[in-house]
Amino acid sequence: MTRIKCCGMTRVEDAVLAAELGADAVGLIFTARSRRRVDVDQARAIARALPPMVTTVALFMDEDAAFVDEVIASVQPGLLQFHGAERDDWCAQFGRPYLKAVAMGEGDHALPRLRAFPGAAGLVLDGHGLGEAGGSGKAFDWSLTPRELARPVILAGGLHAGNVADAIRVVRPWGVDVSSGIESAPGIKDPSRLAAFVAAVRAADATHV
Ligand SMILES: O=C(O)c1ccccc1NCC(=O)[C@H](O)[C@H](O)COP(=O)(O)O
Repeated sequence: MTRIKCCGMTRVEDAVLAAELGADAVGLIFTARSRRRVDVDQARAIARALPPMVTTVALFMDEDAAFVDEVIASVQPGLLQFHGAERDDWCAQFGRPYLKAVAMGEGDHALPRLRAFPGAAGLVLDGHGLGEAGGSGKAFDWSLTPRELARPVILAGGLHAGNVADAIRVVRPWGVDVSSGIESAPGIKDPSRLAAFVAAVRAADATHV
């Protein structure tokens, strides 16, 4: 079964709906570089509203360690996600499981970075260029994804209900991560796009067993 992470949540009702529809994780973005940024109070309200067994993912991009610690203490996320130039040992200092995003926008040139995070719980392969923010809605060439990677792959970048089945067929990822493909505006999730996305993933799982 392909795990589903819905990222860039800013409203309690969107996060709860995602969980009810079957999302396994919701992402809360703390970097100032995002149009989907939440503050700690908003994030805590969203995290507390989620039912059990849905993971809260706290996402950072080159923030100070002290700020990451503050978010961990207030929000108690189940997973951290680092989206910037953070190194593996820096990500590991918080003693929490983490995902590391790798920008796949440069094609082949990105491949060495996929081996640089042995401590990560998983790698988020995203479609934007190096140094750029996520949530871009850009897909990358999925066929570049190596078959054998030491860490589980979470496929991201430009996914939506209309292309996620193809993406799953080509990459066979552990999970998929979506933001703009389920939105009506940045940070505002669209219930029908969200439902269609989850249904498309589950249909792909049933087809590609
Ligand atoms: O979504 C953002 O605004 C964002 C900004 C800065 C760093 C990361 C960000 N998002 C990370 C995610 O996990 C997104 O879900 C991922 O990039 C996929 O986004 P999309 O292409 O819009 O589906």
